[in-house]
Amino acid sequence: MDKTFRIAPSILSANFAKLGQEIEDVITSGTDIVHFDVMDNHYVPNLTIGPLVCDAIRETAKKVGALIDVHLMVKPVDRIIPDFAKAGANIITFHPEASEHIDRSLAMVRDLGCKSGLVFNPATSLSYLDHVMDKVDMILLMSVNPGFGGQKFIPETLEKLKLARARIDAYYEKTGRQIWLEVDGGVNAQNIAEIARAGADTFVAGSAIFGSPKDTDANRYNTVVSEMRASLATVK
Ligand SMILES: O=C(CO)[C@@H](O)[C@H](O)COP(=O)(O)O
Repeated sequence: MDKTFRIAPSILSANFAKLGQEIEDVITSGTDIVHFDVMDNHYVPNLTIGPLVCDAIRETAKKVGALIDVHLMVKPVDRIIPDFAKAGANIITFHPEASEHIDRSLAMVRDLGCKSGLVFNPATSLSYLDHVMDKVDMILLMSVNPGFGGQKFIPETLEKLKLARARIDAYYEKTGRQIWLEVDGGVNAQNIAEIARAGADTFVAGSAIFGSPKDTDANRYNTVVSEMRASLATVK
């Protein structure tokens, strides 16, 4: 099984006045995926960005070789999925509570040519996976309650990650198909290794990366991303 670790900066904490440059800088500093948080002020108490912004960054993401990972915190979810597929999303994840028909929403994402994923809030049961593993490419565990960047990592997530990892490994044994396990919320250079040991392979980090102090390096994200990579290297 592939043990690659991927870092996915959440652009929620980026400087939106220069988003293209921020994405170039953060990806070329050694990260992999643009994590794109969509909040609707209904499913979560905050309002962020939509398909227009996704479309605006797609060329930049392509240029630096990054996937766009759209995390929909939107209810209902089906109406907006095609718009993000058209706008260049590579991965689309949504919360099971935000879909009337989870199986149908997952199939819709795949039919539109994207990788599909389910997102679990801290108190949401992994049992939503029971009958849809074949339709999921990524499982995202929230390690904060969704809605805002800059919150503290909820430590109970570590046990939940182990449970999700066990499901993914058992599924891999059976089918040979790999499912990514992403974690999101309060991830930083200090806790990333412990989170990896619990089973995550893909790490969303917003404030820890974009809020990192400016250093003398031309690319201000090199230092924090190198710290994260060095911590992850201790896990392998
Ligand atoms: O989806 C969310 C919050 O709902 C996250 O993607 C946060 O934006 C991550 O930010 P940090 O906790 O890393 O600052």
